[in-house]
Amino acid sequence: MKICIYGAGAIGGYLGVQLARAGADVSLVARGAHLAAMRERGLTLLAGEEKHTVHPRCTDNPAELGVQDYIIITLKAHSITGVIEKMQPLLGPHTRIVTAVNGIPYWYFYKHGGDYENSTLESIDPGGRQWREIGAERAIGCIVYPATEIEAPGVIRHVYGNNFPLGEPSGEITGDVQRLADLFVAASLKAPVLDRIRDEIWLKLWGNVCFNPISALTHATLDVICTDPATRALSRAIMVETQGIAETFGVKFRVDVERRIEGARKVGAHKTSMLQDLERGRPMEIDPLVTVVQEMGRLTGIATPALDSVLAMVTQRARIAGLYDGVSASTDPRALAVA
Ligand SMILES: NC(=O)C1=CN([C@@H]2O[C@H](COP(=O)(O)OP(=O)(O)OC[C@H]3O[C@@H](n4cnc5c(N)ncnc54)[C@H](OP(=O)(O)O)[C@@H]3O)[C@@H](O)[C@H]2O)C=CC1
Ligand SMILES: CC(C)(CO)C(=O)C(=O)O
Repeated sequence: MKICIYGAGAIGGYLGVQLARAGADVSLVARGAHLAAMRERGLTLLAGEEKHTVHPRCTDNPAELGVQDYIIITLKAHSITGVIEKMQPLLGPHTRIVTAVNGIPYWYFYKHGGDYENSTLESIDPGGRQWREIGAERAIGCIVYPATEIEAPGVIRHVYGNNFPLGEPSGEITGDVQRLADLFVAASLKAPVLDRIRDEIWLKLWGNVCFNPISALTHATLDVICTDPATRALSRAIMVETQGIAETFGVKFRVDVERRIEGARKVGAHKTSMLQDLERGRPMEIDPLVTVVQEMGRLTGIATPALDSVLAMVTQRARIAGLYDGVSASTDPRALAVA
């Protein structure tokens, strides 16, 4: 079973070490100093007191790797469109694409049913290129619950968690998704196979849509955002808007807003990935986590005034820092019309 991890940074590197330790035939696509370090010294995972180094194939040229059984995409979601062409040599008739990213994935409306079946979302998949050229029919959903960081080139620091729920867009428990889950479990990861993967996508996104932009705007950690009455109330307002949109698409939330906020508070003095990206001068994942919820609100006719305000500000913050060049609330006349 040939597995390629495309964008083997913090999360992909963690997966890569664990899969390689389990004996999987895994290749990593990466770039820059991180790639050079992995080629020279291998890829090291630091997890508590444990240290593991593996030496999988590493490249910035996917054409060297040939057709894969599974491609696990662990790029920042806004980078996916940019690699469509380079990904083509990895794709065979049976290749499955696992979207191990935060936010709404390009395949969201594949096998969704209802009025939006086969729709694409402009904020995450401009022109529907991911849907057509990577293939919605290849997709397996994946939620990323762990937190990890690139501590130095070639070195991944595990912070917490090992849970990567998986699921087919159709909800079927196919051989493909079960084989992948079995491999993850052999690699000391949790990988429950879900028959309603979209519910879990929104449960994770529920936090990202509010905590990430609020943290980038305030530089507050999760515990502070969830404790301070004003930022907690703003988070709640965005979550309520988001819940209304998701439920219109048939999503069921298994916890309520207060419990979700409490869960995030208990994570502690953690900087969200969007704040970390701002501080490190890396492009911010605004469209897959925030703009897309606004776009889905527009589709359903649900107003998102709290989200619109925060999105307008975080987009401007990111632009000023030179870390955003996407479509946003502040340039989208539909957003201005409703907000
Ligand atoms: N890290 C975490 O704790 C968590 C992350 N997530 C989600 O997981 C996803 C991945 O995040 P994360 O692992 O943190 O991101 P990283 O930026 O650490 O990893 C992505 C990697 O892909 C590389 N890359 C980007 N473009 C290319 C390219 N064209 N060719 C080859 N390599 C490329 C990046 O290199 P470069 O640095 O040069 O851009 C980087 O090393 C995101 O959606 C994130 O929101 C979810 C939960 C927690
Ligand atoms: C902080 C957390 C866990 C939820 O918002 C996250 O997923 C992120 O930082 O991107």
